[in-house]
Amino acid sequence: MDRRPQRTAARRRHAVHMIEVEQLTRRYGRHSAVDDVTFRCLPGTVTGFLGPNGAGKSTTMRMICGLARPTAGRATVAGRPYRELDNPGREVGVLLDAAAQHVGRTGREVLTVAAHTMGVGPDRVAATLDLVGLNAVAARRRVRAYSLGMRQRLGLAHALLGDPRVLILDEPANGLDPEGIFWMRGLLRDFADRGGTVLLSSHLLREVEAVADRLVVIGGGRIVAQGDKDELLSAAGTVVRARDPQALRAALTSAGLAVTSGTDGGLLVPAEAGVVGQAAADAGVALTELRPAGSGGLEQIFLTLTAGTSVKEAVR
Ligand SMILES: Nc1ncnc2c1ncn2[C@@H]1O[C@H](COP(=O)(O)OP(=O)(O)OP(=O)(O)O)[C@@H](O)[C@H]1O
Repeated sequence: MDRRPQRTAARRRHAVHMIEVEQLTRRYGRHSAVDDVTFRCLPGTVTGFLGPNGAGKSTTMRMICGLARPTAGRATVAGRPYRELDNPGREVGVLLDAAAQHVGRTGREVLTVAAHTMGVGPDRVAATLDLVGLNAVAARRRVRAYSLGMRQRLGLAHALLGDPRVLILDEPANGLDPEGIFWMRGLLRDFADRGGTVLLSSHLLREVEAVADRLVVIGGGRIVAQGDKDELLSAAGTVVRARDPQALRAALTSAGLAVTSGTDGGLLVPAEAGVVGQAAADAGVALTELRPAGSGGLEQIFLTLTAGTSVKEAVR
């Protein structure tokens, strides 16, 4: 079934439940963890937030949720800074660090305390436990005894407890098994299809590719690409291969093209196939493969766009 008209209508109805990030910057000493980052997450969409280790994803999410102060810029949820929301848990569900839960309480106690704070009835506790697949036995156990996957489920239950219209989730699939990941994908897709707004960071590129409508890609604290997932996938440059990869690399570099190594020995070039093929032909290099990087999925886009940024992080 084509759900697009349904999604478009939902977007219009809930236009106020946006996440807006404007020129957000956070410096630690002289290092910019987040540097002039601007994006929007709209109702009815899942936005995948991607970047290599140390790119600035968590810092950005912490600033959106009022847990870190921006050096410059601002972030709002439903039109207001997070800290100014009257009852934040009813507006936005947040899962930033599943390991940071109160380990001495049972799962049910964690949610009961939170429900009380948010002013939602105990029936929501049972409903969200059920929704995230924590059964009665699990709910009676102390969080200390939970696996990481169970903590993620509890964290997600906590985020959903106040029946918010916005979800901000940092690596929610961490620790989930393949079935759990599949389940979460359905849950997030359904949340967005009912008009909700989701911002989701993940290292699991295939997972993001499967669930996201839009992507924000960050590297070294700066946005390197953002937009509609399908558009980004179709405009992600070219994968090229030759029997003599060194000659190919030299030909492309001398033609002024940026070249990075793909996972499977091919070269990734952020340019159209025609331009890449011409550069190789001009240098007399015979190609064995030339194709749009988009057909290699998000993984190749990610490597092309963030090339070099994780190296910067590693040697800093
Ligand atoms: N409290 C802090 N003090 C100093 N530097 C920090 C602090 N918090 C984060 N940073 C730095 O900011 C940069 C961005 O970190 P952040 O955790 O936001 O990245 P990330 O994209 O979430 O990475 P990962 O995928 O590894 O979780 C890193 O270089 C990190 O070392």
